[in-house]
Amino acid sequence: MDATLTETTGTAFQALAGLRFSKGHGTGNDFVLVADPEGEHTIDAGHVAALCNRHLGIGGDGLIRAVPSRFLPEGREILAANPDAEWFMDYRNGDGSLSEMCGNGVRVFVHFLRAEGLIDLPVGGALAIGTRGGLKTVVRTADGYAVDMGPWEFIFPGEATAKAMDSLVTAEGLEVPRPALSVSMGNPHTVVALAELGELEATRLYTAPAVEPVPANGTNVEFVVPSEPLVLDGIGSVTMRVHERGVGETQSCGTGACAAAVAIRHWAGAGAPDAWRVNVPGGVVGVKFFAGPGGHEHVELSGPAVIVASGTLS
Ligand SMILES: N[C@@H](CCC[C@H](N)C(=O)O)C(=O)O
Repeated sequence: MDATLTETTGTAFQALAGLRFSKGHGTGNDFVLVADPEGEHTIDAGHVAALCNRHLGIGGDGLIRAVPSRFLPEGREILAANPDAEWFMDYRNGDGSLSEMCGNGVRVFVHFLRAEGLIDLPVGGALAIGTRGGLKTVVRTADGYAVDMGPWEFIFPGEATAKAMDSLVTAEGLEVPRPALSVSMGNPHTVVALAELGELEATRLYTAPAVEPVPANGTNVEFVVPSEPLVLDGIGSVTMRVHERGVGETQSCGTGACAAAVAIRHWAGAGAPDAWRVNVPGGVVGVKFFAGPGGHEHVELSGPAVIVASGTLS
């Protein structure tokens, strides 16, 4: 173990001693969660990396601070147009970097607010929350949460429409670079088409795949294999593994699942369904496309959220 890392992690834990936290996950995508109702905790990138370290810290793919929107400039901007968005999901990747959005995280965030007694949300109820990717509305369902993730976009629209592929991705375990399509869900994704599950298993994700051209702020990379049959009872199905920006391979990625469904539906062409089941190592999430406000197509992500433990940093 790197002695400097051990030391900096120790220093971070000292700085945060006494802070209450929970640990939760959505289909195995796991997070350290901290409630900050008075907006008084400074949890910087180094603190996040220490808390999310799987050997020296609590361990997690990312950290979520639940803070009233009024305490953050990004939150105040959202509040100005949406006074209902009382809570803000302050999300960071496990390496401490910021991301615009986290689809699994947003479900776990709302579940955490309920578990902490900070909100009351009956089944069928909707909650508006602020994120760096804008306002999101989360509905509590019978078995989890469904989130309006907003509109999707191609990152390289000209290429995507003309050729259906806009990038090449190289990863360990795959002999040749593979064609891919880059999709924004607020955060960037590059979806790589593989032919069969054997290829998905052979792909090594200990190191980041190389993407060419890489989107401006880096990208999360999803490797997908269409199910056979692709569509059953009107629902499309795909299996996915993901290498996340700022994290590494994770058990699931909600925004990645949405991007995967966008890409697969685009490749499948006319007649492809609007409802998809995305199988990830940590479980299954649902993705649906629907007509949103202003003529933009929106994406809904649904799935479970679990809190596994709570404690106090010593
Ligand atoms: N796991 C998340 C995505 C988290 C952010 C991502 N690593 C990025 O940097 O954009 C999800 O469930 O969407």
